[in-house]
Amino acid sequence: MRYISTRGTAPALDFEEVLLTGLASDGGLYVPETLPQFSADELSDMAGRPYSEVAFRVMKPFVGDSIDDATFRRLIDESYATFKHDAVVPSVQLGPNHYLLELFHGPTLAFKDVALQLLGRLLNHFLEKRGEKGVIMGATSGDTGSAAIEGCRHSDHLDIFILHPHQRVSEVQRRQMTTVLSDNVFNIAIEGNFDDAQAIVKGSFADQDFLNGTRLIAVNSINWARIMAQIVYYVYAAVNLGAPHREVSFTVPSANFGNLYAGFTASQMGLPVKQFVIATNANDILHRTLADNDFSKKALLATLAPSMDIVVSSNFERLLFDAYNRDGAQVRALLERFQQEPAALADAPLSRLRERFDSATLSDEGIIDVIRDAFERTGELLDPHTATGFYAAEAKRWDQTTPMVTLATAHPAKFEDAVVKAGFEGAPLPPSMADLLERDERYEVLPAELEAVQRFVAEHRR
Ligand SMILES: Cc1ncc(COP(=O)(O)O)c(C=O)c1O
Ligand SMILES: N[C@@H](CCOP(=O)(O)O)C(=O)O
Repeated sequence: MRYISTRGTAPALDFEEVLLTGLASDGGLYVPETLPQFSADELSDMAGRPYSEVAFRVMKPFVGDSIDDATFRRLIDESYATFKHDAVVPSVQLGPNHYLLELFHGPTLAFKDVALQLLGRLLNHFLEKRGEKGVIMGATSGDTGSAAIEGCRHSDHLDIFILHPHQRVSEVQRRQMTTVLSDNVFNIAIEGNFDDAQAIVKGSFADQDFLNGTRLIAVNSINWARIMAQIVYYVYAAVNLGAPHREVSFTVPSANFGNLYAGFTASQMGLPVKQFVIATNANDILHRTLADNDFSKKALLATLAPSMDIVVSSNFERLLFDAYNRDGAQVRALLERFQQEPAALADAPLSRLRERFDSATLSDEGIIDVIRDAFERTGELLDPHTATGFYAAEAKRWDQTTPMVTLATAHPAKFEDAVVKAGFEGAPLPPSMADLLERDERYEVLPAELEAVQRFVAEHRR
């Protein structure tokens, strides 16, 4: 399998190289040159299989021969043994033909664990094989950070630097990161927002001199391996609801768009998906683009669903690449325009997207109402991100006969603020985190400046 850049000019790489890098050298994101295709028989045969088996079958074509089957299976098994539910990502039924896919049973209680448990093990495997060390730089609006730390901290080959927006993540999210006091883990609170943090990380990939030749590795969903591991749960959920003999629809709380892009990729590989619904909080650029062709930046708002407080959505670039029939030059031109001024998609790519996607946005007041209403009607206490999905799924589904799967992206215990505002006492943390609020913390507050962060990384890496 070869991987090419969405901007069309960077050299093609193999899986190992793509895993161990970040942005492509032309500023684009890597995607497979051609996607593997599932036959109907292959899909049918995955129904009822354990999650790890489905994961191996779905991901094997992406890794090719870069890793032997026995080792790959072991890393997959170890990754999903850390989840607290035997089904790894169980479903519950919310209403007629409406299902909730619970992606939060991993060690840090958000969907990020699904990919980052495996990513950490894959990185360790390849760096060990090469006898190399790597520096991870990641930006988080709250969930990727702890999942990356949890997935990578046991590797002697990795130093991990995670940037979060100072005072803009929940207390539980911050503590899940800052109470990990391992020598190779460094948390940086940026005096800015998530977009600032992500821009610093991307800027560091563009200019890596500050690392004097040490490899810089991405754990955000710019890393293709994140997308690859997330494709699995779409397949797992759909085949257990009757695919390929029956179409399935998905609603996804979205921001940096890695989650939904994984689902879209699954559909491009032959999974019969009728509709994707993009759910956003008040940071609604994805919704505005799809509904009104308004691809313009607005000031980033702090909302009750802080993990989706993102304006510049990395993986939307991958979707645009497909919508523009993989024309990297057009994608580059559009994204350069977007950085400077309000932009719009051309008619044909926008129509292509509207054939498969719908979208909805939910304000903070709406999130509070939906958490309350969903609990009354279903008995499920939703986290504020999942609440945007629950709302969008009900508001925008095209038909009632196709099963709708709403992705539950985080556990409500991470977001006490929203849950309490909705009239609940809060959800208890699991026993392993019962003393989280008493643990010692360590983090550095830095200005949102590339040089200040690079200096900190250069001085502290081991
Ligand atoms: C809990 C939660 N829900 C939804 C999202 C949005 O996912 P994505 O960025 O993949 O669109 C995130 C993070 O981005 C998140 O942490
Ligand atoms: N919501 C994310 C933001 C980063 O997204 P990623 O999927 O690109 O890592 C977070 O919680 O950090």
